Amino acid sequence: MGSYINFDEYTDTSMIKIPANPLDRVIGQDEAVKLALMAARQRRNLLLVGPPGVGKSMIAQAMSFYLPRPQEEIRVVHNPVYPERPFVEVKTRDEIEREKIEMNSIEGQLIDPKDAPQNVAERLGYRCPHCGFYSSPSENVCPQCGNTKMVNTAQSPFSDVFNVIGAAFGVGSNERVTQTRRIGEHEEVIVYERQGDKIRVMDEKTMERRRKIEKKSPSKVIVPIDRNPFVLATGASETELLGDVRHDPYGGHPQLGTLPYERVVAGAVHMAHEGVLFIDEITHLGNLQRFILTAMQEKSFPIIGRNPQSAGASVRVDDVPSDFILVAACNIADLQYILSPLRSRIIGNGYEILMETVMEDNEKNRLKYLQFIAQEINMDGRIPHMTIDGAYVIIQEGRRKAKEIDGKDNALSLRLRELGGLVRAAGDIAVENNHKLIEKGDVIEALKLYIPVEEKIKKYYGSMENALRTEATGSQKGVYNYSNGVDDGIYN
Ligand SMILES: Nc1ncnc2c1ncn2[C@@H]1O[C@H](COP(=O)(O)OP(=O)(O)OP(=O)(O)O)[C@@H](O)[C@H]1O
Repeated sequence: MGSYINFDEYTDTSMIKIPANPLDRVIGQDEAVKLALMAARQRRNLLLVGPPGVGKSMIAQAMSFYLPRPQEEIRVVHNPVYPERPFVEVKTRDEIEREKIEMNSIEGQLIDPKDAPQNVAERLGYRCPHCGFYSSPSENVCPQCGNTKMVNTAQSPFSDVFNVIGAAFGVGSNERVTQTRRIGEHEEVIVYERQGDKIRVMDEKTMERRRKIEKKSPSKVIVPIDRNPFVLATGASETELLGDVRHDPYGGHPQLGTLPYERVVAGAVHMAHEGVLFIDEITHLGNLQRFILTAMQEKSFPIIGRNPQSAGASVRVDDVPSDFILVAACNIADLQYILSPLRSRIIGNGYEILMETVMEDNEKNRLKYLQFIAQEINMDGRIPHMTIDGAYVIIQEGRRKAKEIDGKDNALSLRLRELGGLVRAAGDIAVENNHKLIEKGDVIEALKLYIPVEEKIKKYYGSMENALRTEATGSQKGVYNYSNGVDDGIYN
């Protein structure tokens, strides 16, 4: 019989191999998957049209795995002349690497306190001047001889007393000691600094490099180099989508306030730079769609303070990169509400895809259903695998949905989010029943819970109209009964 799975080698879904490639995990959307792969490779946009739960966001997310990892980091840099116009700075991975090396080179050399000159180790609080024992500078009293470790530099009749008091308050030693050393004719300044249980040694060259870096304008990373190349902007507010400049109660006050560059926050259009920006139900963005269009046209979008009452409103950062692949999704009914220039932009540089809602009921696709069940179980992580008998019930349910929702015979539904819910419910029941695998009975029990409430209503009341009528009269009766009930309650 065609409806049974003839895969004798499988007894349960743990034997099904889950593909390593994210796009291969998407079931029944072959055309969409093919175009998504092409779009990822060629950096094209996609519009996915179809009902909820058929794999639109799954495809968008999978696409990001096929993109090279981001190569650019975005920073905003303080503008000392006009702080409300911070600059934007884009650093490549290589430049960041070089910067790190440069930073390390200004860190000097870390040495063991025992390798430092003894007087330096004593003045920094590592070495006890009395017994020569080495300990942490946070210990003011030598753990070996019990004397205070403070170096007695000021010769005073009270220095012994001062040392004890000083030790008690933790002022026993210096953080930093400067000395000179001779290299041939030349005398060089050398600085020793406390650094935990090590000493940092900096020569003149290191100090020079440090001064140079300290002179650079301060900056803030708003889009880090190591980021997720998939950005979900569904339901995002204007500020989440486009970025913002945070409010500061002290506004532009130079002494009290936070400098404007520090308050700049990137939006989803910037975070998706070099990656995928996924917007489900794009028409819900309404007017904001035109900003998405601008960001796509310009491949950059300014960040401004979006709240006119906020002190951030006067701040603006121009040319913040926003070169993303747009994957937009919507259902068929909303197609007409997509801003037409945005839609033509997508078509002009990408593809529109109508998602499948069913696939043919054949052996190959039934095996895909098994793969889907295995994936859902794997993703959940808390439920056991399913017997093939149990999976067969899911397949039947898929067949029923294809017929009832999409009017298709000999087909399996691809409205898989709902079926995923059924798998999880069956899993929970199996766990409750202490079953090692999700059994057929568990799935049948889950089916009863999983029936949409509309179907339950129809069964219970006969029809939706009946239910509504009963509910209306019931609630009126309820009000009446309630007041009566109160009276009864008090006076009886
Ligand atoms: N074609 C599919 N193949 C495998 N699993 C799927 C597929 N479609 C849906 N699923 C399962 O359902 C979940 C939800 O699907 P997804 O979020 O991709 O749907 P969607 O079409 O984007 O729906 P919505 O528009 O409501 O966000 C997925 O995480 C996955 O577990």
